[in-house]
Order: sequence, then C-alpha cells, then structure tokens
Amino acid sequence: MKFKSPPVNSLSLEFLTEFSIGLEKLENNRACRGVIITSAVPKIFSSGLDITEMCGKSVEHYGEFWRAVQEMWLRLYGSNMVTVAAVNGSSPAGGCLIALSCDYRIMAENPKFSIGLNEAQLGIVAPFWFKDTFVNVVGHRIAERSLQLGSLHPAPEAQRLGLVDELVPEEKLMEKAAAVMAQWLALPDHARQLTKTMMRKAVLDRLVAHREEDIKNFITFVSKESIQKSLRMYMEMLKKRKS
Ligand SMILES: CCCCCCCC/C=C\CC(=O)SCCNC(=O)CCNC(=O)[C@H](O)C(C)(C)COP(=O)(O)OP(=O)(O)OC[C@H]1O[C@@H](n2cnc3c(N)ncnc32)[C@H](O)[C@@H]1OP(=O)(O)O
Repeated sequence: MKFKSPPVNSLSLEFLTEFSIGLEKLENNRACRGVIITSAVPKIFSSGLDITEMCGKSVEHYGEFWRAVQEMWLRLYGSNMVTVAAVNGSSPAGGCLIALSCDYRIMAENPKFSIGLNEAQLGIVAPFWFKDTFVNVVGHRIAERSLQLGSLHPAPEAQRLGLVDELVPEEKLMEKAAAVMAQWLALPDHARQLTKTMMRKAVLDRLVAHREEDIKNFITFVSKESIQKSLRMYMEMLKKRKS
C-alpha cells in the first residue's frame, strides 16, 4: 500500500476511511498474506493525524474522526497479514503509530527523517493505546522518556532505540522490505498468526473494551478551548516555519 495524499499524507477522516477499507479488502483476500506500507510522497511517510480535523469542528465530527482513527489501528495492529512498514520519510505522531503497528519497520537511513510520538509537543496527550503500542516495541523506559518529551528521533537514533528495526539506503528500501516479507512469509501462517495474536491481544482488547469511553474522552479533551488554542498555535507555527 502506498500512501499518496500530498502534501504530507496527513491522516484525514477520508484518508483513514480509505486506508481501513483497503486493509479490510486485503485481509479478506485469501491470496494476500502480507502488506508493505510505504509512501508515494517524497520525504514524508505520514505527518500524523490531520490537525484540521481536530480544530473548530463539531462534537459529532470529532466522534466520527476518532472512531476512524481507532478503526484504522484495530485493523492494522490486529491484522493477520504480515505487515512491514517501509518508512521512506518523516513519520511523526499518527504516522509513527502506523509504523509501530506493523510487524517490522525499515527506515531510509536519512538523518533528516524523524519518527516518534511527539503529541506532548502539541500540548496533547497520546492515548493509552498509542502508548501501549509504543511500549510493546521499545519497552517501558524508552517509551516513557520519549512520550514525556514528545521526542522526534532522527532515523539513526530511532534505530538505536529499537523504534525501527533497521536502516537502509533509500534506494534499497523496497528491495529490503520485499526480502523481509519473504522471510516472514516462509513460515506457516497459522503458527505466526496465533503467535501475533498472543502477543497483541491484551492491548487490542483493552481498546475494544473501552472504545466508547475513549471516544468520549477524546471529544471532551479536544473540545477544550485550551487544547483548541494549542492546536491552532501549532498549525500557525507550521505555516510560519514554511515562510
Ligand atoms: C483522552 C484522549 C486524548 C486524545 C488526544 C489526541 C491524541 C492525538 C493523537 C495523535 C496526534 C497527531 O497525530 S497530531 C499530528 C502531529 N503531526 C505533527 O506534529 C507533524 C506536523 N508537520 C510537520 O512537522 C511537517 O509538516 C512535516 C515534517 C511532516 C513536513 O514538513 P514539510 O516542510 O515538508 O511540509 P510543511 O510543514 O510545509 O507542510 C505542508 C502543509 O501541510 C500542512 N500540515 C503538515 N502536517 C499537518 C498535519 N498533521 N495536519 C494538517 N496539516 C498539516 C502544513 O501546515 C502545510 O500546510 P500549508 O501548505 O497550507 O501551509
């Protein structure tokens, strides 16, 4: 799957819905045993959740948007397929969540590309299931420090922390992703899938059990004037940085 929503592959409601439907179709296709996720937008894997979806919209919209974020994660993290992220650009916040939700992460070895859950920098808090997914990849200590600081880790540091599994020159990224996929697909699906479920079930079940509460919490949080202000200021900062 190649993300192609210029300029930055931000995860809008439309993007998330299409992504989830795409995953569902592949999941239901018995001929498809694995998926490599990458980007067709130069230098950007995904800029994370589309901030404009969280600014100045109705309560109903926030609810619909958050349900779509949850749905995407439940499908990707809970997928029976082998999932490999070929991270060919920067990948903050929601973009990082997508990579973390895959079975294996390969990143282009460009120190200008960074990845991490930087929510704290925006004055917002990564939800518990973002945190759980992060902890399952890098462990508690690294996740705690990185989340509190809202760190975006340049590719070499991300590899040192275990946030990505390996770095390769950008031109070798897809070749490497295909080789990793072949290695994972060499195993019988049944054993691999049961093992994956065993490792991820508790974290998935936790969101399923608290899904409606999580949506309510998101709506309450994002509707606060202080949070709206932080998000607006962040968007302004992005625009100013550009000019
Ligand atoms: C109890 C429960 C509580 C739950 C709380 C909420 C939890 C929310 C969880 C996750 C949050 C997120 O995912 S928020 C998104 C975080 N993302 C970022 O911080 C990345 C921001 N973007 C950048 O750093 C850069 O844009 C980039 C490095 C990705 C690319 O840089 P580049 O220089 O190539 O491009 P520009 O910066 O010029 O951007 C182009 C264009 O796109 C707009 N843009 C960028 N990112 C976003 C985004 N995430 N959403 C919406 N729009 C975005 C940027 O403003 C530019 O727009 P204009 O061309 O109009 O100026």
